[in-house]
Amino acid sequence: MNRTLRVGTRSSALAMAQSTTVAQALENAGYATELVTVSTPGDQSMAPISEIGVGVFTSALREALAAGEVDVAVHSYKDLPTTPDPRLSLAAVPGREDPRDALVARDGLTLGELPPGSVVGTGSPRRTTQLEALGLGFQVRGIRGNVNTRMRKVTDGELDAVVLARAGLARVGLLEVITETLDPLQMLPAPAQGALAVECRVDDVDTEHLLQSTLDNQACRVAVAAERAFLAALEAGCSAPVGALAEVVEDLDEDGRVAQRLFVRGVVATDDAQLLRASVTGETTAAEQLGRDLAAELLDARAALLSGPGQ
Ligand SMILES: NCc1[nH]cc(CCC(=O)O)c1CC(=O)O
Repeated sequence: MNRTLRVGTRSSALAMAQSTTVAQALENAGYATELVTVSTPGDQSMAPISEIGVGVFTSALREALAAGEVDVAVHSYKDLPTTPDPRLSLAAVPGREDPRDALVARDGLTLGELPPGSVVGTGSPRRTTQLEALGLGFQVRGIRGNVNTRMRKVTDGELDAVVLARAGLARVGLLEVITETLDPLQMLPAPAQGALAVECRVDDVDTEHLLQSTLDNQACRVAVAAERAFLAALEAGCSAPVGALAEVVEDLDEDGRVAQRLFVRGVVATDDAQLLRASVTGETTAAEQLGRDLAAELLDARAALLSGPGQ
């Protein structure tokens, strides 16, 4: 391949950091690249994501890729809708940043140190329900905007804290503002948080192959596949907030031997903001099935709850 690869990116600092990492890895492997900025409605509107819809950050980039304006699209994987785009191929899932959420609080405080009544900002129903379920008496307030806008609300004293993806802060070089990285037991991240999705056109097999061979990380792909299958199965059954985290761990297999296994945890909120949690462990080769099994378990638990005791 001796053409220059046009790498499509959104213009935000986070998106630029992500696409630069990908372009750099391709350059290091000996390919010429060029970043092409694509503006999306998600960057132009400050309305809540729940109103402007899933895919708001990714669809314009996907259109530019399908139309041949760029050759490669780099997305935050968690922003991609679960329905596949038949025109595109998910050529690579590179190594993931730490997928956990992070707290940025005034005066260096941790969650446990924030007094009851503290005002905590997040625009995500997943983070809101999990924050409220901690029972610490926080007032959760909806916010939007890029990382800097959100953090400024803490420095300005408008909020006591905000919750953000640790990965986003890591990518823009702001890890030092984090006052606590939240344990997945308190706050399960969004499915695929911290991971990138690198796409090309489905008929561009040269690019597909080179993205796969230079960028793809198998362990990360497997973990994210489980989380996304979990999300897709739940989306089919309800529209509630969902969190998930899949990790490759050393565990005993069915024959009692130590092996690499996939440990998947999931959470879904009920309509009255109760949280249902479950986990499964299984073969790394059965990632998507594990995600679907986990979803089925939680949908059953939800159905049992809805039908009420004694029925
Ligand atoms: N929804 C916006 C978005 N999409 C990806 C990230 C962070 C990077 C990532 O999770 O990979 C963020 C910001 C956030 O959730 O704080």
